[in-house]
Amino acid sequence: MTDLLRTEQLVKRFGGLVATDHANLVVRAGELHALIGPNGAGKTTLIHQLSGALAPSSGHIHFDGHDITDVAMHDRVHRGLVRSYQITSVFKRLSVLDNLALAVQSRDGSSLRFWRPARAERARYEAAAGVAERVGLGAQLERVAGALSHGEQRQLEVGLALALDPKLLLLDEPMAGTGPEESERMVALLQSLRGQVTMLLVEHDMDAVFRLADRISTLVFGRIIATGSADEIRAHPEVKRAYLGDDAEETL
Ligand SMILES: Nc1ncnc2c1ncn2[C@@H]1O[C@H](COP(=O)(O)OP(=O)(O)OP(=O)(O)O)[C@@H](O)[C@H]1O
Repeated sequence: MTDLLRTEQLVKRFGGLVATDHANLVVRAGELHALIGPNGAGKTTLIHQLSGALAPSSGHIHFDGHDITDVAMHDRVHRGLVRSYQITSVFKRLSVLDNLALAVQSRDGSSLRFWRPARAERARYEAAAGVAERVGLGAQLERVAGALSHGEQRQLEVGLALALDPKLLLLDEPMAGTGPEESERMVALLQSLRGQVTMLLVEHDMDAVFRLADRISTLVFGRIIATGSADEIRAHPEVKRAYLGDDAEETL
């Protein structure tokens, strides 16, 4: 498998605090890679540097064969590096279909320019309906987004990111605030996307992480201390110590 994303000695300092400490993260093409770590380990800070929302203090980010460390956020999206949006970016008064059509438009704005407007619009709505189907909202096309359940809104967020046709989807806590049934639906959705898109998942729900991930990287105090399969991470002494303390008898 080839590396789709690679960070090289990435560092982010906030004043005296080193939030990302020479992190070397590798996401291979096609895998579902999870990033875990205790509270304050630096997961969000790392994701923000990958999406381009935060500039690293030093180090490099390579994506799809290019050094993108200095590439602007919107340019990263065009290159296929897309972060799932937070709920605030869903237009709550628009329908599921309109929300997705707007996302498709932002991707295809230029490629459909030469089509007649009516045809371009039809193509966008067809693409949007296809994305709704992929994220399990095919039966809710006309529903106003604000009337969806919390879990369905998270499915729509994943859809908004998918509509941009990503090579790598950065998923920032897609199960946060969802109940058990909704979490289960999100797990099934991410399972169904496996093989279609490479994913980097930050998630506190360890049960979901260990079921879904092909590989897991563990971040502690801004450093990647281990990368491996679920079994390798479960058995890793440093990971156990980071999560459970020195006298940990339990397993993850
Ligand atoms: N803008 C900022 N300015 C100063 N310090 C920050 C800033 N953002 C994050 N930090 C600090 O950087 C460290 C890493 O925070 P970050 O939010 O990335 O961790 P996290 O692993 O995502 O945590 P959680 O699991 O609780 O969401 C923390 O000590 C945090 O207080």
